Amino acid sequence: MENYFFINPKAGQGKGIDKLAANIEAAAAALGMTAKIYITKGVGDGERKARETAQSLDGRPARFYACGGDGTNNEIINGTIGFDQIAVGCIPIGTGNDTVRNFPGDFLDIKAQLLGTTQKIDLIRYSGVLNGIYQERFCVNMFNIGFDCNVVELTSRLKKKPLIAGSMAYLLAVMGMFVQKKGIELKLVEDDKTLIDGEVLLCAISNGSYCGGGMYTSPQALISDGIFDLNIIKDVPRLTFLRLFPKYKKGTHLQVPGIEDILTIKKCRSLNLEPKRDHFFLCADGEISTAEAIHFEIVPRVLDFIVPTGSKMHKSIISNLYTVDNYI
Ligand SMILES: Nc1ncnc2c1ncn2[C@@H]1O[C@H](COP(=O)(O)OP(=O)(O)OP(=O)(O)O)[C@@H](O)[C@H]1O
Repeated sequence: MENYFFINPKAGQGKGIDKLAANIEAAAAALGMTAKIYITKGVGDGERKARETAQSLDGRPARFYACGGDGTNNEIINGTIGFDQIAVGCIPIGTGNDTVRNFPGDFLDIKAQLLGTTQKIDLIRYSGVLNGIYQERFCVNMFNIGFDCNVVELTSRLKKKPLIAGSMAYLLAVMGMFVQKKGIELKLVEDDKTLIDGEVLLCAISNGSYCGGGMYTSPQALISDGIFDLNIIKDVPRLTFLRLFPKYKKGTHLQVPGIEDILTIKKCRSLNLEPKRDHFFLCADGEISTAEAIHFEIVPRVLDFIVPTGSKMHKSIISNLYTVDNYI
């Protein structure tokens, strides 16, 4: 079995990249395995190289490891779609690393990764005009739309300004968006049924449970249940937002009495999202695009995801915590 490691040198501010390459080589040598390392050159290069490498394998099985955060993992998954003999793993050296939080285990242990088993997981296929071009892509963890996506978008603009570092940019963006309380006006349609038509604070379409670097916002989601979970938070007063935000972050919001007046949750297999304005910001696995009308569809158990030895799915107990009353 061939093992390929695609390292994003900019993930997680680029710390420890040299050490990672050396660790990969040492772990593979100790296990008598081969490991090929590729350092990505820019946005989209990991996806391009993964596709090119997959084609060159001519059907031979291989393991592709995305070494980076959620964005790199998303690129390697999109690059290998349709190559069923390739399993994808993630060495989480990014900032948020939310996808691997859906599994227990030490994803930084390279030996455990090389010896790991694979587990079938779902992906969400989404299609529509993204950044001005019609595209069909796949998301593994979560889509964020509205407030939290606007925070990520403003953070990336602020980070480009002199003297504003990453965490300061994030804080300023949260404060700026909180003052504006900027959500989104949208229409969500499942089959022929309109679920939402109007202003909401945020909308998340979740395959996994975590976003924003460990915020446990969709505890009801399971990455291999053949379904995705919708969270829609209404345009709430600022005080309510402040009161509930820490609970939303910790994943304890579903137990708050009266939460159904603010939060709508629903399990779906497909969904259409139409913005009220000409386009909106869509955050898919932490990466932002401008989007027009988008169709989302679950593709059950389509990806062989590598879990390090010692890892098991751990979410079945948690999925019993939500109350059915909260559902549309
Ligand atoms: N050589 C490179 N130079 C600049 N950007 C790169 C390079 N290689 C990959 N990228 C891009 O870096 C972006 C961020 O990567 P990634 O999301 O993996 O890290 P992160 O932002 O630190 O982590 P997370 O998304 O988990 O918070 C991705 O859009 C990816 O395409």
